[in-house]
Amino acid sequence: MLEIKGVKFQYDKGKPFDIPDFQLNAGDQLLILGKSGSGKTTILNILGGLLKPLAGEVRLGDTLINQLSGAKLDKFRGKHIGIVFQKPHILSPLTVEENLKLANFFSGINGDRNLELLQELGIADKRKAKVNTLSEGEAQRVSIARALANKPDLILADEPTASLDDQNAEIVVKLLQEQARKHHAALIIVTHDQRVKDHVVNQITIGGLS
Ligand SMILES: Nc1ncnc2c1ncn2[C@@H]1O[C@H](COP(=O)(O)OP(=O)(O)OP(=O)(O)O)[C@@H](O)[C@H]1O
Repeated sequence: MLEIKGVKFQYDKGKPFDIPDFQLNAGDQLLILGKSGSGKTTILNILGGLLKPLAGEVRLGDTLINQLSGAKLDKFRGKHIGIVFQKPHILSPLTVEENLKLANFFSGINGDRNLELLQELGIADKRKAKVNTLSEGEAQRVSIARALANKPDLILADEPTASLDDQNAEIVVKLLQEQARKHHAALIIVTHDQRVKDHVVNQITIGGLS
């Protein structure tokens, strides 16, 4: 379902990155570990089509993501890929509900799943609250809900536990896993957080040991 082959990347004047080849099926989970600066966010952005590799293939289903661009890429991403960013990309003056509706709007998918999702993530009672009134953990859940609102085939999470205490870190990882399992999505978590290591069996480490 997701296949990465021969992917190479380099920022202007930066050192080149070789991304290891791997394949994931629907429902599979992968942890990409690496210390700070090893290229975890870079990989995630390549997988999500936010950065174009210099060479190689990023295939999701029958689509070569690295060959899409512009509106086609945006539409494909909106429909098939949910990204939980390191810093929540949610609009804080809007309510929780409005943030989800915005995600629905941009990908042209109706919001029939929004309430259920908020209930599953334990923040349904906050749906009318403005995001800037939420705690960090709650805001993180909104950003997970937003990433999942469009029933993605692939969920990408960048350091989803970085700012959370042990208890909430475990809750967030389990929520991501539960959601991925329930909706047969592939899940990739990139992190340097050693606490996540015990939760995902399938792991690769980039840039040497973390
Ligand atoms: N836009 C950019 N232009 C040039 N170099 C960049 C850019 N973004 C990242 N880099 C460099 O690429 C390398 C990898 O960065 P990246 O953010 O992917 O690492 P990371 O493993 O996610 O780090 P962290 O765990 O600290 O978030 C770093 O050396 C970084 O300085």
